[in-house]
Amino acid sequence: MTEKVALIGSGNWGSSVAKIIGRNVQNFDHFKKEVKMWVYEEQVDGMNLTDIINTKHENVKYLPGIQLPENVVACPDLIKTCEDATMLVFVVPHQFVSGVCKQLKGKIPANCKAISLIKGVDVNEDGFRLITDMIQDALGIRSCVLSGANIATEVAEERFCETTIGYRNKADGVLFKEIFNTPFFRVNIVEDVVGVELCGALKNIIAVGGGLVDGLKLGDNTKAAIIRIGLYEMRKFAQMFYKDVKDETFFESCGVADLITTCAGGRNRKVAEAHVTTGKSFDQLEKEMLNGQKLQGTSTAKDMFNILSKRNLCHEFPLMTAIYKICYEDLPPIRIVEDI
Ligand SMILES: NC(=O)c1ccc[n+]([C@@H]2O[C@H](COP(=O)([O-])OP(=O)(O)OC[C@H]3O[C@@H](n4cnc5c(N)ncnc54)[C@H](O)[C@@H]3O)[C@@H](O)[C@H]2O)c1
Ligand SMILES: O=P(O)(O)OC[C@H](O)CO
Repeated sequence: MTEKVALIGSGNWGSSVAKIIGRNVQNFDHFKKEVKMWVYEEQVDGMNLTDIINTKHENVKYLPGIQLPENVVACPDLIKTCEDATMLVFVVPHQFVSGVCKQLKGKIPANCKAISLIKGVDVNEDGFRLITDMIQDALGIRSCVLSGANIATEVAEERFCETTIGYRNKADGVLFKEIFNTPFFRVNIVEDVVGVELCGALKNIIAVGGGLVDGLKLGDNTKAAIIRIGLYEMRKFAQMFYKDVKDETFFESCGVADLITTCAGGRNRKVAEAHVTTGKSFDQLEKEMLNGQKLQGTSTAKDMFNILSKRNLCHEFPLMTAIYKICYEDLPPIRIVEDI
């Protein structure tokens, strides 16, 4: 069967993977060569971002300086982007997935499969839901997940790294690997969607912690302690809520490797460091420093705190709790090391 890939999202990571997918589909006969990419339309220097992408083949706002393959076609209409696709790649910040799914309901082919590249969870009154579950529930299609130590710009510059695909149905995992795997972006597939997805969501909270200790200039040993305790709390949280999450998943790229990279070079780290050194709020710094890109770590810290506090579990997760309180309750940043 011929597969057709559509990308839902075109930010920093969405544009970076567009480059890989656009090239990889040309290497196999069973993929259609055109890859549509949904762009949340905006004006850049008085022009539609979609028009700029389709003429310059560059996302000048979210991934400047990187050429995209010409078979990647930017489209401002979500339904038109997805209506004839058989493989959907979700790569929008997590706060927008619900709106996207509502628009797509009943508008996509029944034989579609999905993969989520999103690092976050969906929170509701009862608790939280994985983004892959949300996609499956909303659209009635199976969803894999991809997550790893993958700072978008480094991947776009083709510097070697690894990533992890979590699958429930192995054939889906193998098929999605074909559109992502390259010599510089090495994909490993594992049968643990929940573990891979929770690693990606929870590491964003710990990344904020990494930035706070950088802002406090506490040094490398302290950063390593935050990473170790963070990994411990991530595994504890995942296995407390989902007993089948595998220990091995935390040794994949999505686990310890992503935690290291995100605490060294990610946006959450950078903004959290600036919060300590400038005293400005996270919201203000997101606007000033990220040029439209979105922070995921602070909102995920809040979501997790709500879940833990409702269950009287905060004392079991002192690092995540301290990070939440520093972000939202004016707890002095130094408490990150005093409270753990
Ligand atoms: N950037 C990275 O290095 C990286 C790497 C791995 C995973 N991720 C994950 O990928 C996901 C997407 O992040 P990103 O870096 O591609 O995005 P981004 O933060 O660079 O960009 C924000 C995107 O959101 C879009 N947007 C703004 N308002 C919107 C709305 N109302 N509805 C829909 N879209 C809207 C913008 O047009 C833009 O494309 C996140 O979950 C992130 O954690 C990012
Ligand atoms: O820039 P961040 O903090 O959103 O992290 C980017 C990636 O998730 C790192 O793997």
